[in-house]
Amino acid sequence: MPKIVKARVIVTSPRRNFVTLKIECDDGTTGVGDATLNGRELAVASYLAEHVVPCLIGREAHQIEDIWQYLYKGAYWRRGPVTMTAIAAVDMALWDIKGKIAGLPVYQLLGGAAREGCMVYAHANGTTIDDTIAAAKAAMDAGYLAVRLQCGVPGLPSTYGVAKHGERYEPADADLPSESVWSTSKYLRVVPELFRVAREELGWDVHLLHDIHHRLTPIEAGRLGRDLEPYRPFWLEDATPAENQDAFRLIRQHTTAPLAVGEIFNSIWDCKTLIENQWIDYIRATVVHAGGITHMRRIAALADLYQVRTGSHGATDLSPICMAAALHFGLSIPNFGIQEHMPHTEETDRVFPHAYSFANGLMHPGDKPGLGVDIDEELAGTHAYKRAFLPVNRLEDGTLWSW
Ligand SMILES: O=C(O)C(=O)C[C@H](O)[C@H](O)CO
Ligand SMILES: [Mg+2]
Repeated sequence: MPKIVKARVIVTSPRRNFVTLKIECDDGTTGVGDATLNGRELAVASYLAEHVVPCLIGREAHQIEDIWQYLYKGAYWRRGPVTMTAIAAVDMALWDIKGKIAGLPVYQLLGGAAREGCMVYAHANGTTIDDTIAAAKAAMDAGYLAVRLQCGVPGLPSTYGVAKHGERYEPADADLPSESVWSTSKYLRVVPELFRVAREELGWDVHLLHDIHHRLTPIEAGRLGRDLEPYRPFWLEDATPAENQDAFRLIRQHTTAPLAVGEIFNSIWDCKTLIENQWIDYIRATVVHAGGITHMRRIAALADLYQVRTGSHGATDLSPICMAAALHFGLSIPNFGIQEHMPHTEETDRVFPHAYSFANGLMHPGDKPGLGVDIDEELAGTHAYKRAFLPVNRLEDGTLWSW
């Protein structure tokens, strides 16, 4: 049985910040796990270095479940994004090690491929509706079967999900949080028009998604859902903040637009009420923020009982290690729905060489033993950490609003 002899935390910033845990065993096998929590990176780095790494040394790397329980129950302070991201990093690294020692890609350890690949959705965003449609066409030409549409809101200087200078959209960019302005009434006027034009220009064979990013009240979300119903959206994401989960009952009473929630969830307990009441259709929890492959399998199993499918978060603040783990997970579970795909920059891809690939709208994790992803530590060392924050959002009168 391989024993853990070393574990180290690597913070690197190839155009954006990533935290990685690398675990080493006495037989020389290594495994990597993503530990990135956008805007709060060093909290997880410190949690791992100070409180987790010392507890790993000497443990048997194959005992993934026992180590998971040890870190979860043993901490006493359960759940929370920092704890669950740290546990996720350990979990991913241990699955990577197990796969390498078995000589199998991780999805084979999880039961094998349940589909040919994982359908992924692309991001299409633009300041105007026309720019957004052009971006969606480019994504479809590249082979994507599903596209998330976000466009600028006339009358607002900047909008969530829309890149400011024509570059790709990368959440988190400032040394201190930047501030954006929000108007629900202006937003609610533009999105139905975006979807109307999208169906006219893109046809009906492509899946169209939209992220509300927690900004509406339940009744406003119900109304937007109704307005979009004729255009058959694949989902509306984060329609309203999910702390009060009863809110989703109210949305459900007003629209049949499918709902997706969960990118900020970190535990099965965040998902339980929404899933058991069938108030959502897609659960967006991710491997990196929700306790790793081990815990995500539990969430997926619960969701499967209620015909809720997965649709994991996959923005660029989740590292290629998380993307690899998400694809092994998604390939193997029965109720995979879709996976977000926002390609990383070339700098990031160079620091994290990986075996996963995209073809015809689907992604596959590849067949290298383990997760099929690594970190080039020398290159990582050349990209120094630089503090970055997510923006905050205010109404036009200055009221702080959900972002
Ligand atoms: O990709 C998405 O759906 C997002 O909402 C992106 C998030 O704002 C981002 O990942 C936060 O770190
Ligand atoms: Mg989102």
